[in-house]
Amino acid sequence: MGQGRRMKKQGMPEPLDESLITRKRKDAPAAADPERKKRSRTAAREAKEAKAKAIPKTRVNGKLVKPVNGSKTKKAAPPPPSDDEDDISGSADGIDDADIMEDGLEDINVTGLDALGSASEEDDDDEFDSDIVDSDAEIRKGASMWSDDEDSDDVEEKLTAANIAGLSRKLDMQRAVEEAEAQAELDEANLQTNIVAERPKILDDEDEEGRPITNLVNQDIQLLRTRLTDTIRVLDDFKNLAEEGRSRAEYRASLLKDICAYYGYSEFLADKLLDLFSPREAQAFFEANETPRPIVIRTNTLRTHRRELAQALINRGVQLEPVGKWSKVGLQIFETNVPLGATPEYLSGHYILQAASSFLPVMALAPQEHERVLDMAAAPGGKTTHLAALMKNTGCIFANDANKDRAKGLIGNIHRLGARNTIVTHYSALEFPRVMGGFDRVLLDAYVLSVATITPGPCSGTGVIAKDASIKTNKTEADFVKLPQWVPPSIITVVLNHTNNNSLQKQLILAAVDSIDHHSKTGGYLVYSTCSVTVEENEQVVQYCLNKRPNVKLVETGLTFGKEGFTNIGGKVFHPSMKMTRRYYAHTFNVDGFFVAKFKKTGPTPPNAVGVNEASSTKTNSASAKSTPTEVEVVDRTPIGEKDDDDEEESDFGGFDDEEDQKYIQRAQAKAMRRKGRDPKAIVPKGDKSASNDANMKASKHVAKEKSDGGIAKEKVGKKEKKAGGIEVAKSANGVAVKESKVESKKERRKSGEKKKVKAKA
Ligand SMILES: C[S@@+](CC[C@H](N)C(=O)[O-])C[C@H]1O[C@@H](n2cnc3c(N)ncnc32)[C@H](O)[C@@H]1O
Repeated sequence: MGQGRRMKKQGMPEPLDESLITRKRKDAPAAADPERKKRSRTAAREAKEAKAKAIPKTRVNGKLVKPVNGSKTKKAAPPPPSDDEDDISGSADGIDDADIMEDGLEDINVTGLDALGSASEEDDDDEFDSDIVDSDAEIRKGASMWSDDEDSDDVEEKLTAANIAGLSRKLDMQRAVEEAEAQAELDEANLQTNIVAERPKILDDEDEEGRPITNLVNQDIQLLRTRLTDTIRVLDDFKNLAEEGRSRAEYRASLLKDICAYYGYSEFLADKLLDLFSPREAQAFFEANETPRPIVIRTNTLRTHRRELAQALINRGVQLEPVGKWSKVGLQIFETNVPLGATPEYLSGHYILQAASSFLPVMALAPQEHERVLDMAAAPGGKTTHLAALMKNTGCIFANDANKDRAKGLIGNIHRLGARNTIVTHYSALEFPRVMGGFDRVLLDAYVLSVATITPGPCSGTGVIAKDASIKTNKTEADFVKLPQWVPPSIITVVLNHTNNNSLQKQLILAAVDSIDHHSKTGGYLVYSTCSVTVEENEQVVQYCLNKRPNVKLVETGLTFGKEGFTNIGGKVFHPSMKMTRRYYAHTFNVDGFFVAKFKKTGPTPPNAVGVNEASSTKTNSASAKSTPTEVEVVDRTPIGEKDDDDEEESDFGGFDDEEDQKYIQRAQAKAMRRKGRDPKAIVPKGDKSASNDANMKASKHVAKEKSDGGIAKEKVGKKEKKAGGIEVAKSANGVAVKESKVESKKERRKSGEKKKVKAKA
């Protein structure tokens, strides 16, 4: 970790080596304050050492040189604005997420040594290791850098001389830094060896005024750092290194305070994150959050090939290389002289700026061509457009987002990237599947709004602290209690009416499950992802879903790297299959913190299962749900704003026109007769040729209309779509219809009666 993280290859696990962690990027004071004589010898020694390390020297070409930036890392780039240029709406809602890269990419500061990775990458024996493309030789080979999506056409697939020259120049500099770092680490290791027999004095330390050293303030940054490192050493080897009579809890409390002071976290959040890791790994995690992840772009394969895109950008002076063998579309940017959000290639939709971690849920969902896919929280569309590319613009994607402004950005990206199989809708995802169901695959990329402030924000964002340092301090316990709640302003009242113990995020995952067609021949999958690392937003939500929906099970994500989800942490025990979920951290894979779980829907939701909108009223535990013998799915599909027959007032969707319906039905009947050759002369009644009772067509029409109205594309899905989209008629196990959904309106019943009559006549 440390400097030059942008330049590291994606997915490269970092060894959890304390010596690496100690290269703190904050400027350390050069020497210990002579006044503080009472401080521990350890602390004084550390401070001295830091001074010596501040300008590490190394031999390059036989000369003793000071590497640029030395082992001090450049100050992390200022937190980027919340939205990236992909969100072309420039929405001012303060939203940030893992998909979003910084604005102002012309300011990318990845030059020289700063931009180079540390020396440690190849040492890690993580499963991901085999994917690493890291050596000089490989880079110089040029063509072999590109993964198997590109055939080996000699000329085209070679990097330009300029790119090679640039890369090798960087590699030379990288070697210099590596040597310097290796020397510094060696020095440090020697130091550690000499003091290993000593029990560091940590808890007893007092400053000259007799204050416990735990009250060190930020100015004492190096002493703080030293003690932090010592505390971790003690916790690692408590028996041999702890002071007599001291408990682990005391050391942990001291560590927590130091982490808060050193890295600037709120105690609440630091405590929560500390719980996820061993103390040593926690430090690596906090350290990695100090540096932004590398800039990555995703090639839009609907418009170009990665090799061609790379060549075009190289010609513009961009230094880049493939993100890693795990992705066939990602390119990591080392250095650029052109604003990546304004190149002709960008404007032509050849790529999108997207964090590498955002590729993962889409890869896990693995949509197939011709499927029907729902992206429940889609803006600004990084994942939607990736889905469209994987589906080669076939089938149909419903890209939904509750935030109107962000949905505009979503539409912009869909157009720019040329996704033509996508319909944008504007609902709270909570309202699915009442809006529409029967999807082959559903992506739920979780997002949270704070109820207290009614301010939009990313989930907890604990996975993207490197992008938004404010997360370190602005999360309180209350936020986490609320966190698993997705609260678009439009349904804020619903939120407030919800009982405390039923979070909306949990409701949404149920809505996602119920939107899936378990009969899907090709799919039947849900991927749930968050840009957070907390258990509350991940395993706990997944477990809730497993409890409330016995008709789903976790399956392998198919992702080739990632840490297993927790099955047991902090007294919480989760289903053993939780191992199949995947966690991502910056310090292990150099991607933003992320979580991915993949479910397979195996059958209909039982009638006594907690429904999307009745969770608070129906108490169903998993045991009772599991014992349900029947095969009946009960999903409340009451259309939003549905009115009773007697109510003359029209709904949002304009009500129904039975006469018009008749016209469509007759047309369809006649067409069918002609098509089947039963009555080639059947007269097709005149009418709107574009009319179709296909749900997708109607939704498209609505979208188009809305667009032409200048408003956001909002899919108008009413009873007709709901019906065409497949009102699920509850069926017994043998497939005989036994009971229609309770919520089917009188009007629908009447209409279906009429249709039957027409059919009989025909
Ligand atoms: C993490 S972002 C999604 C990023 C997107 N999947 C992508 O890859 O570009 C979360 C999105 O969820 C939306 N959102 C928040 N609450 C929602 C809700 N209840 N229903 C649907 N969308 C919601 C936000 O407006 C935001 O755009």
